[in-house]
Amino acid sequence: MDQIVIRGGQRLKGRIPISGAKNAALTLLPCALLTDEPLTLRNLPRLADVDGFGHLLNQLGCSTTIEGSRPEDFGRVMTARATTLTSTVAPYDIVRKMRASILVLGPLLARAGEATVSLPGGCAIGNRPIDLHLKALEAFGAEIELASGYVKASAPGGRLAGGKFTFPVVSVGATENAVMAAVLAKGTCILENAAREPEIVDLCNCLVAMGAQIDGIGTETLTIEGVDRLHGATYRVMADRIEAGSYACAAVITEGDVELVGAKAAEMEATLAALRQAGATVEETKGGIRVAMSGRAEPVTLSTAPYPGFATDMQAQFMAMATLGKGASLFTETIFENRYMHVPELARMGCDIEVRGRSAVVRGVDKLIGAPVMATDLRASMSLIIAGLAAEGTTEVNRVYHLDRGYERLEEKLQAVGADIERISAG
Ligand SMILES: CC(=O)N[C@H]1[C@@H](OP(=O)(O)OP(=O)(O)OC[C@H]2O[C@@H](n3ccc(=O)[nH]c3=O)[C@H](O)[C@@H]2O)O[C@H](CO)[C@@H](O)[C@@H]1O
Ligand SMILES: C=C(OP(=O)(O)O)C(=O)O
Repeated sequence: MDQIVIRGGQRLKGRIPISGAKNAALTLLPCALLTDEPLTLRNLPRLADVDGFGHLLNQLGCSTTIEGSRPEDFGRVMTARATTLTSTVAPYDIVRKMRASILVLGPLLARAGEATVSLPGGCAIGNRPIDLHLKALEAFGAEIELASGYVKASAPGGRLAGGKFTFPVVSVGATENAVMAAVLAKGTCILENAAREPEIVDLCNCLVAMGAQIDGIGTETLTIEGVDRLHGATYRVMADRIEAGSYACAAVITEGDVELVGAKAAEMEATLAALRQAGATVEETKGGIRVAMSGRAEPVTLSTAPYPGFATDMQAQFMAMATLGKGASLFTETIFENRYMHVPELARMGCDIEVRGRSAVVRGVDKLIGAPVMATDLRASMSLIIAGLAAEGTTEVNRVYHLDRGYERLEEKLQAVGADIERISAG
C-alpha cells in the first residue's frame, strides 16, 4: 500500500490549481443514464471515485471514453453514452466501495422504470442511512422493496409521476437522487427543504443544459416539471471547494501564502469566514482566492451545518489547523455522528484535543512532532497531511487510498508550492 511521507516545516508559497469537484462529478456522471445521447463532462477530476463510477456506468451499459487529456494535465474530459441500458442493477461489490453509487437509483428509475441497487451500508464517519432517498422517490410514485441487501424500485407503468416531498432533514444525496428521478416524471415534482450545496446547483445546471425544467435552483424549494426526454450536453464540472479549503488550511498552518487557482469565493463563504476568524488574509484574485498567514492562528469556534453553513467536509482540516493555534478552539459536528476519527491520530503527533460528545476542544500546542499515522477516511487523511506539513520531523501517512478518493495528485500540488512531501509506492 502506498504511503505519503512529509518532512514538515516548509512554508507553502505559490499557486495551487484546484481540480473539478469530486462531489459534483459523482452526481453529474449518473446524469448520463438519463438520455440516449452523449454527455460530455469537462474538468472531471482524476480520482479513484470517478474511475469507480465510470466502471459502474459501464456495468449498466453506458460507454465511457476519455478524450484529449495529457497525463501532465489536471482533470480529464469524459464522454458517457447510454444508448441503451443493458442492466439496471448496481451490485454490492461496486456500491460497497463507493457510497455515491446509490446515485444511480433515481436516474435508472426515471429512464428504465426500474432499478435494483445494493444498500450502501455505513462507513467510517457514520451510519449514513438512505431512507430519505427512498421516501422522496416514493412521493413520486415509486414502489420500493428491500430484499437481500438490495433496494428494488419500480415505477408503475414505467414512469414516475408528479408529487411533493418535504425533507425532514437536509440531505445532499437524497436531493440529488430525487432531482435526477423527477426530471423525466410525468407531471410536476416539488422538493421542499432541499439541500442547496453548490454541487446541487451544478447538477441542476447540467440537467437544464440537457433539457430539464427546474425552478428554484440554489434555493430550498425545487420545482421540476417533468419532460418526455433529455438530450446530450457538454458540461464543465465546478471547482472543488473542499479541496480549495483544505489547501487553505495547509497554507495557514505553515504561515504560507497561496493562490487557489480556479476556486470560487461565492461557493465557499463559510470556509473563507472561518479562515478570517483564524486571522488569515483572504482575498479574491483574478484567477481564484489568495490565502496568506503570518503568526499562529487565532482560536476558532465552528459548528458544521448544511450549506450555506460550515461544511462537515472541512471540519477535520480546520481542526488540524487549530492544533497549533494560539488558544482553545471549539468544534461541533452536527451532521455525522462519528467524524472525529482523526483525533487519535492527531494525538500521536502531540495535539491536545478533547472530544466531548458532538464537540471537540482543541488547545493549541507549541509544536507538533512527526509520527507514523493512519488515514481512516478522506478528510481525516487530509487533516493528517496538514498537521504533517507543520510538524517537526517526518510524518508517514498510511492507507493513502482514502486520499486518492478525493485529492487529485495531492503530493504534486504540494511539492509545487514548496512542501517536502513524497509518495512511496508499494509497487
Ligand atoms: C458524494 C457526496 O456528495 N458526499 C457528500 C454528501 O454525502 P451524503 O449525500 O451521503 O450526505 P447527506 O447530506 O445525505 O447526509 C446528511 C445527514 O442526513 C442523514 N441522512 C441522509 C440521507 C438519508 O436518507 N437519511 C439520513 O438520515 C445522514 O446520516 C447525515 O446525518 O453530503 C455530505 C454532507 O454535506 C458530505 O459530507 C459528503 O461529502
Ligand atoms: C464524506 C465524503 O465523501 P463520500 O460521501 O463520498 O464518502 C467527503 O467527500 O468528505
